[in-house]
Amino acid sequence: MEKVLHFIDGTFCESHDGRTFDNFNPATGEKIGVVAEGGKAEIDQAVAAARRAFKTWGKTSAAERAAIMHRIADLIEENLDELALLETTDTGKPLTLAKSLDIPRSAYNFRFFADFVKGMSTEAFEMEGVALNYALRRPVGVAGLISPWNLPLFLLTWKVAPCLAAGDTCVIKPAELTPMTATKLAEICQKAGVPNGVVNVVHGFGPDAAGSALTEHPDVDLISLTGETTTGKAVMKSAASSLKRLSLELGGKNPNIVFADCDLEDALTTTIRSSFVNQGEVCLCGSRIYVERPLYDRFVAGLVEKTAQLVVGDPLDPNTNVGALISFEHLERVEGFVRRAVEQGGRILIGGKRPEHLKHGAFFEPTIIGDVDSSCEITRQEVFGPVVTIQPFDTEEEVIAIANDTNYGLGATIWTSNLKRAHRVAAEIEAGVIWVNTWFLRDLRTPFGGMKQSGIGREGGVHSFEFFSELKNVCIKL
Ligand SMILES: NC(=O)c1ccc[n+]([C@@H]2O[C@H](COP(=O)([O-])OP(=O)(O)OC[C@H]3O[C@@H](n4cnc5c(N)ncnc54)[C@H](O)[C@@H]3O)[C@@H](O)[C@H]2O)c1
Ligand SMILES: O=C/C=C/C=C(\O)C(=O)O
Repeated sequence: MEKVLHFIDGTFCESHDGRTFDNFNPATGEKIGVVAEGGKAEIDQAVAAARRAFKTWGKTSAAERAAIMHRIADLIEENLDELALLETTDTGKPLTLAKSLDIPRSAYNFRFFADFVKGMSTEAFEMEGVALNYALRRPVGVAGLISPWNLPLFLLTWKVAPCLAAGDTCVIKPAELTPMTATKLAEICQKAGVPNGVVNVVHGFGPDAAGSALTEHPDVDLISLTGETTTGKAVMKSAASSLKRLSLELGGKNPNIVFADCDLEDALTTTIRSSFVNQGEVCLCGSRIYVERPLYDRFVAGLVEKTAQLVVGDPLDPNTNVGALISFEHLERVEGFVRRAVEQGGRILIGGKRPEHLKHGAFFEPTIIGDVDSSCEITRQEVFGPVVTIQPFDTEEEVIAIANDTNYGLGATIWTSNLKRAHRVAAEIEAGVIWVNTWFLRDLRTPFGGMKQSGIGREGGVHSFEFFSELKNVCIKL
């Protein structure tokens, strides 16, 4: 049985005390391996290695770093089949999705930041006849990179790539439920020529464990976390003592606003994806659907019909659209949300239960719930599963108000063929990432991140470099 190890200072290793935890495939319920369980000792060792490595890595040229990063991307692409299978076994997501989204995007994260760093410029201000100011960009130091389980390698590389491009070194703490591709990435980094200590991986849990040991560590300069809002709050607290720079990509409860003048077929097809892709376990999923009243009945009928066609099942079967949730524990959480939604007056339009023939795994039917309002728990809290609510609305002002009536502010989608309305509504919605007539279409140069309790800071393009590097101004008297 596979043992997933830490990677510290260029060596794959167990924990000092030999501790491990079990790893399960949520689609079968089977134990698939054991994972080295790190704690403070392993984090200390990894941070020390990253600090030593920073002395030289931080001085390499952007071109050298970019060349290594392109080799990492090449190796990810060469190992696509193996990486996709590891991701599917760990998460329960369809293999077709891991092959078409998770792994290709992971390779692209490295290519994108490798190319981007070579074209970076800084600012200069001339005080005519008096002085010339220019800014120099420098790496910060050691970064703690903490990733979630839903898009394990995709979201981890979204942090590792800009970190390496900027000249920082890192200690990675992958989600405990999905450790496998992080250790595989370490292997790839080593093969690609990343020097020892530049990338370290320590497996383990979050609170009072490897995660908090990393966020509390006095010699870690930056923490980039993608995870739940409650985790973001805990991390912020523990990082305060050493005043670490933080990037927090947190949860969402994203509105999907459908106006009656939209292209119905397009809106329906994409809404199926924005509701249920990756079992709804994407922070950007449009979990609150609002439809303008004249279109409401037709939209609901169309959405229910398309949802009924989704194949829930074996993630390895190429016909599967919806795989297993991340764990049985999460499945019970999702079921609890649905049960309470019904208790609060919600009506299940389709789904709402575990499929009869798939009880061996953590499967849940794609679910649409109507007859809810903004007072229901289901419209306020992030479910992070294949569950959406749907409500009618009458006016633009009304839907803007309901869409914004949330503590979250990550994403939003607007469906309309009225260009002026699209601009108007986009300007009013309180979310960091807004799509009009599309969803999850990503240009990695654009700012990505959440407002309100969905996070702090932006990633992508120059914004990632703002986080992973220091700017210092040089003022020269003329
Ligand atoms: N905004 C985004 O870009 C984005 C992207 C993906 C997922 N998410 C969010 O992530 C959540 C799902 O992922 P998850 O369940 O893995 O999140 P999580 O917050 O439970 O865990 C994320 C990571 O943080 C670690 N962690 C937990 N508590 C910690 C602590 N006290 N100190 C240090 N580390 C700690 C975990 O071990 C894990 O590696 C959802 O809320 C989802 O919306 C956000
Ligand atoms: O589950 C969350 C998805 C996040 C996506 C990104 O961070 C991205 O596309 O860069």
